[in-house]
Amino acid sequence: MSLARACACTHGLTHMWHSLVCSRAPPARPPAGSRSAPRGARGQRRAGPPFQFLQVQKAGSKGSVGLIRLQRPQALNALCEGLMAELRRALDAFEADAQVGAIVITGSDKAFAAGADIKEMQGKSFQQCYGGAFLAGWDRVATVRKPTIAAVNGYAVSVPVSLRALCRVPHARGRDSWRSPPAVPITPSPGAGGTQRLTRAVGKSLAMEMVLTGERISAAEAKAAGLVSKVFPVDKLLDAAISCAEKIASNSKLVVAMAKESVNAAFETTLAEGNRTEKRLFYATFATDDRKEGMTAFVEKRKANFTDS
Ligand SMILES: C=C(C)C(=O)SCCNC(=O)CCNC(=O)[C@H](O)C(C)(C)COP(=O)(O)OP(=O)(O)OC[C@H]1O[C@@H](n2cnc3c(N)ncnc32)[C@H](O)[C@@H]1OP(=O)(O)O
Repeated sequence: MSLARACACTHGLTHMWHSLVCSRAPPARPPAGSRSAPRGARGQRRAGPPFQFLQVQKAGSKGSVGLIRLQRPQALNALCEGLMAELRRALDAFEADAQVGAIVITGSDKAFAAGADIKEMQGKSFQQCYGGAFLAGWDRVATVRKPTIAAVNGYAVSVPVSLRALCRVPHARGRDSWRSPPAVPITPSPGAGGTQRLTRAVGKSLAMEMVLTGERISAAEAKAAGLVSKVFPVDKLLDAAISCAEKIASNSKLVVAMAKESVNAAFETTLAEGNRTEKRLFYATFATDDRKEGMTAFVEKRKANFTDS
């Protein structure tokens, strides 16, 4: 676990000192229940070119989990345009795959992701950014209707504003360090929703400090701030994320999508609008066979057999 200590300073922000991630991780190994030649991955290869920056496969005992591993080790998984385009393609494929009920995104042992690709950004002009809607495509991670879990390992630079904040059920391992985009040292201020999503996730004080200093927080601090839901030892992280995804995938995909939409409304709208969204979606579940099956199974004391209808 990363070490961290905190002290209050006079202008109300909390200044923290954080240790760097330094311990060595065990070599990557296939997650429990993963399929070496997954049907989904084969299907995606047939449908398009092979992935250069990702490893895409199905995992879980029933192949119900879409597993995406970011693989750009030479740049610590910096999110270049090619990687993000592949990520959108993989997400689209899993979104369309009826067998997949939840998606896990993970990185390498050293880095989950090092944020936007600085070498790619370095020469960009305003015209290129505005005209080409630079980073706009990153929102695809947030608009996926199936639940996404970020299994965060190693450096997660800027990830609060990028993949982590876009994924909905983040898990972290015990010795990660998390960092907002360094607004001051490198100069791009957050541009992928970081000032908005991070602030809503952790509150103004911590978000302000992270954004303005670019300093890291540990996994334990990320958990305490509500940025991640769980923290695991390094060797348990991916299996835990897959197991959580399998559990989600065993429920009705239709009702899970509605529940996800409803929770997101709390993050993105007012309380009154969120409550209205929840009520509408709650009523809508009464039109599904799965709602009837779930309640009937409970009353009959048996396991529900959902048909996603
Ligand atoms: C606006 C938005 C949305 C943003 O995301 S802005 C945020 C951009 N990202 C960052 O500021 C993080 C930059 N990276 C770092 O600070 C450091 O690399 C870390 C993550 C602390 C790791 O440090 P180290 O372990 O010392 O590794 P380091 O030697 O820096 O990096 C290894 C390689 O990855 C490269 N690399 C790391 N992060 C990169 C990035 N974001 N873009 C491009 N290349 C990157 C780095 O240039 C180096 O390449 P080379 O070997 O060719 O010199």
